[in-house]
Amino acid sequence: MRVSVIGCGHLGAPHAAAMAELGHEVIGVELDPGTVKRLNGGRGAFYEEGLDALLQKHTPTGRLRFTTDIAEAAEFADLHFICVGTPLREDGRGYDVSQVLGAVRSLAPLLSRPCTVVGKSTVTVGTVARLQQILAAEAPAAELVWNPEFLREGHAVADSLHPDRIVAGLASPAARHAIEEVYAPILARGTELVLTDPQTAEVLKSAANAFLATKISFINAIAEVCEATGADVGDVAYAIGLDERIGHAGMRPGIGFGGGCLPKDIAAFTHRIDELGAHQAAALLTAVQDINAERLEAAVRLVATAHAAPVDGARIAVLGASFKPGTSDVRSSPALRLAGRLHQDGARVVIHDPQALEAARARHPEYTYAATAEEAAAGARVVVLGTDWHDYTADPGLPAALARLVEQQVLVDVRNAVNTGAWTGEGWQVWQPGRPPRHPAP
Ligand SMILES: NC(=O)C1=CN([C@@H]2O[C@H](COP(=O)(O)OP(=O)(O)OC[C@H]3O[C@@H](n4cnc5c(N)ncnc54)[C@H](O)[C@@H]3O)[C@@H](O)[C@H]2O)C=CC1
Ligand SMILES: O=C(O)[C@H]1O[C@H](OP(=O)(O)OP(=O)(O)OC[C@H]2O[C@@H](n3ccc(=O)[nH]c3=O)[C@H](O)[C@@H]2O)[C@H](O)[C@@H](O)[C@@H]1O
Repeated sequence: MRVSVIGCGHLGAPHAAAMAELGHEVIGVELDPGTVKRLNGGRGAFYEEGLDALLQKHTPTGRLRFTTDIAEAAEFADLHFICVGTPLREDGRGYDVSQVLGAVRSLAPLLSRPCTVVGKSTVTVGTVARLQQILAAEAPAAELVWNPEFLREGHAVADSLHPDRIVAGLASPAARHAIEEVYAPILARGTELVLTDPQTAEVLKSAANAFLATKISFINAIAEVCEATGADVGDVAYAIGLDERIGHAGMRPGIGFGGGCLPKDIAAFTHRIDELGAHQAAALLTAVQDINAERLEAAVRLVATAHAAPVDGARIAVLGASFKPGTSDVRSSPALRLAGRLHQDGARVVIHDPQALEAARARHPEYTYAATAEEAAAGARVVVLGTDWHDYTADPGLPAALARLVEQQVLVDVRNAVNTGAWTGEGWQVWQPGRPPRHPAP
């Protein structure tokens, strides 16, 4: 099938590559010419595990190509995925859906033959109805489908090729046929296709992210209880997660959720549902956000407690800048926010990240960065594990290597991610949210 992917950012670039991998002929449309050039050269504009390998497999054959010209995509493809951004409005009151409206407004007049427009961006409840109006007026032969995306950054390629389910909000047999065709290789493996109406598809995407955020805030609220009682949230999360109705996935306590999606999606959804009169749901999600904000404050306090003195003037190494491992995305990164708070409090913060240094430096040129974890840790009085990259959590030599360089062996693992025994065994004190501190064996 010939498909286009409009908007080639964190969602669109992996989606375009995955569509090529599924056997389609794909044209990606992106406003930024620099990104188009890099993608055509086989490199993403950001680090995402597995993305460059697929780009390098499919761009040389011409099966996957990128352009800034939407008319080329309109001419070429029979199905158009809309993957443009929906940032939070500047006043925080809902999404700014102007990229989605803009993309569909520029595409619609160019659609002269029957085709399918498939929305994947996460939008305010009610946006699909506005897009239906635009298409009805400008491109009556086009069918609109709402096909929300559930991929996680760091797993974007794998999630695109092996999703848990495909959701399609649609209203006609022709639209259903197009979706079944474009996802045929995935559906053939038995992946469930959930068919619904476009408005329900819109709401269920926001509900999915709201649940994921609620699960994280729930266990973080229990971390607060553990801090107040001296209990251990690690044991609590493990034991309750053995109940299969609860499960372990997505329930790691720590510094709270960040990224380009959960924080803005929960904020926008909360605002919109409150406006629509769903006040109880809005109150629940407001609490989820309040708990999340408080975990950053708790992490700042934990560093001060672990340091046992004001951080003013102290050198602090922050390992990790991206909002999670597997990506160079630093949007709403908890690690960088914590680094920023410590910097504000007068600490001499030095940040390392295996993939996100360039992105972090571009966003926060005021901080100091190091090319290696060792360089960041040299002379540090506290080492903060801010992002749970395997480079930090699965390197058996790291505790000993850093021990030789620091001024004081204090690790604050705000992700609850390290094997504490491996660090205490090398003489480190380990401090984690919601857990009693671990000290080295005497
Ligand atoms: N990042 C993620 O993991 C996921 C994102 N989403 C949703 O997908 C949407 C996109 O998110 P991201 O990819 O993270 O945003 P992003 O900001 O990384 O990418 C959006 C891209 O669209 C481009 N763009 C904007 N208008 C355009 C136009 N008219 N023509 C061509 N390109 C255009 C921008 O230049 C940008 O590169 C959002 O609604 C987000 O909530 C959904 C699931 C996962
Ligand atoms: O709509 C979206 O854009 C996407 O948002 C999230 O994906 P993502 O933001 O990539 O990352 P998550 O893995 O959900 O992590 C979000 C944040 O929560 C944190 N987190 C995650 C899991 C956990 O147990 N504890 C925890 O603190 C992560 O470190 C990260 O900062 C959802 O997981 C995706 O299903 C969804 O498609």
